[in-house]
Amino acid sequence: MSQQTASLEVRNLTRTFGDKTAVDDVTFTVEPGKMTGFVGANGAGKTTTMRMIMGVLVVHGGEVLWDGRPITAADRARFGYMPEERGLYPKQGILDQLTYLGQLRGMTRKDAAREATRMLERFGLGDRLKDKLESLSLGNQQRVQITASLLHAPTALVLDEPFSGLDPVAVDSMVDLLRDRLREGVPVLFSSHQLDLVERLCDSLVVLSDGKIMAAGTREELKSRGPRRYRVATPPDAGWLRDEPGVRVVDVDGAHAVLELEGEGTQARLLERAVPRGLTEFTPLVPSLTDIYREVTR
Ligand SMILES: Nc1ncnc2c1ncn2[C@@H]1O[C@H](COP(=O)(O)OP(=O)(O)OP(=O)(O)O)[C@@H](O)[C@H]1O
Repeated sequence: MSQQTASLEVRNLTRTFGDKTAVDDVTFTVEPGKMTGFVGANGAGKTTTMRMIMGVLVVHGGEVLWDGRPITAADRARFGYMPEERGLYPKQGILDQLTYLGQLRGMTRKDAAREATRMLERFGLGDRLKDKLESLSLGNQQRVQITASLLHAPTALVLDEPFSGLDPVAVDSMVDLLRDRLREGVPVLFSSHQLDLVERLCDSLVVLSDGKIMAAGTREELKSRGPRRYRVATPPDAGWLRDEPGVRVVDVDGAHAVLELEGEGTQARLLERAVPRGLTEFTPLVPSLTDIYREVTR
């Protein structure tokens, strides 16, 4: 397959329910071949945003763009979507319904059955093809749901909590499948409450709080924003740092302190003052995405 170059963009997207603005002027881009984590507390507006991207909910303001132009129903039909409410039938055999879904998305019956079988085998479900969905464990049902969204070689993926309820092995096999798509240039947007997973998996992050964007960008962009933190040690006591201009002490524990520095030249001046006091450590601390998330949603 040739490399895709289309990106998925939402611009000034807005949605209200009665008096409540669930999504408020939200703008971000999911770049081709990038895994973008969509995070925020319960009720932040992630599902509502994804539903508007997929055309399941009407947009009240703003727009969704695919490849730089307003998205169409035909574009959406080629996307893979894993809705929050999932959507497969519990009482139907898993291969049958995946084959049917593949056909709905334009595959031949034979291709859909072959691809579904290949993916289910990869998930260790090769011997369950004829079983009803409801007879599988929740984690295995989740594997079938993700298979449904990936079956037709989608051009973009919009996945609402795809990893919830999965054990680490299942997460890894799902991530393997997603990486195949990412390599082809497919943009992937996934929501998650599991910040450790987001940290491990995503290239970019969109943080939503109460319907508004708190931060959006690549891992590097987000990490270079905000105050820089340093770990400093001057045995036996780092308490003197509290009185230094331009220094905000985040934590002191005996000889060790964590600091944020403000203003031009503060770092050089501080080093000059710290060396005669027996400086043994001066290390920049790179924030994790989890730190960034906590900072922007504080
Ligand atoms: N159909 C609806 N009718 C009324 N209010 C709604 C509807 N759908 C969502 N909301 C409200 O919109 C806000 C955003 O909800 P949404 O489900 O998008 O959040 P979320 O970030 O996906 O949350 P979670 O992580 O819990 O799934 C919430 O206050 C929710 O109660």
